[in-house]
Amino acid sequence: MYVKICGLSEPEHVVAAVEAGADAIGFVLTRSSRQITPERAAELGALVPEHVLTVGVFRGEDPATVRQAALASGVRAVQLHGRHPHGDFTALKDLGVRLVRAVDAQADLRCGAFDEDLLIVDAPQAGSGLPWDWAAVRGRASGRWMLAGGLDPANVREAVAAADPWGVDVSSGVETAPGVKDSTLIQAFLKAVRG
Ligand SMILES: O=C(O)c1ccccc1NCC(=O)[C@H](O)[C@H](O)COP(=O)(O)O
Repeated sequence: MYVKICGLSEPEHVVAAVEAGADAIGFVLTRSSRQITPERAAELGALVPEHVLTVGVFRGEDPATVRQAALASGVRAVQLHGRHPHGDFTALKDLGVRLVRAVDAQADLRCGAFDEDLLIVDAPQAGSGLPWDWAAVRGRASGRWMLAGGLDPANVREAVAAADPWGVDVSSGVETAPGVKDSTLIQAFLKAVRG
């Protein structure tokens, strides 16, 4: 099970996520209480080994803005959150990073349909920590897709059983307060997923 921990902003939590076995780490580079600068993301990314994917998270920015921030931060993937048109992914294809499409369950749920490498199926409100009807997506999404939205160490096994995803993505569920990550919760999430 592929695991992405999103919305990191402090070195200790980046190190905790890597040591706990996360496959991908997300830096929010768009307007949010979790937003960090591309320069901060570059500093944090320097702590991440090659085999772990660093993901810059964007929502609503045009491809030129995404490109600039991706280059400044050195992330290995960009995540376009929401209903970005196919052309936004095409415009970023030559950037040399992985492309991640993050959408709600009403969108096209075939990973690769927009030339993306990874797909996230999320709650209607990104980063809200609100659980949703995970079972509703079972059998509807295909390929390398991650379930997100309201996951935490206590419910992730139930969510995986309900939706049968290829991977999982979490942010609020490993925080003690909005935007405040917790290393113990990050470890507990990875342990719950991997057993
Ligand atoms: O997390 C944010 O603040 C955010 C803001 C704007 C666009 C996307 C955002 N997060 C993207 C993620 O990949 C989150 O991990 C995902 O939405 C799950 O969040 P949560 O329900 O808090 O676990």
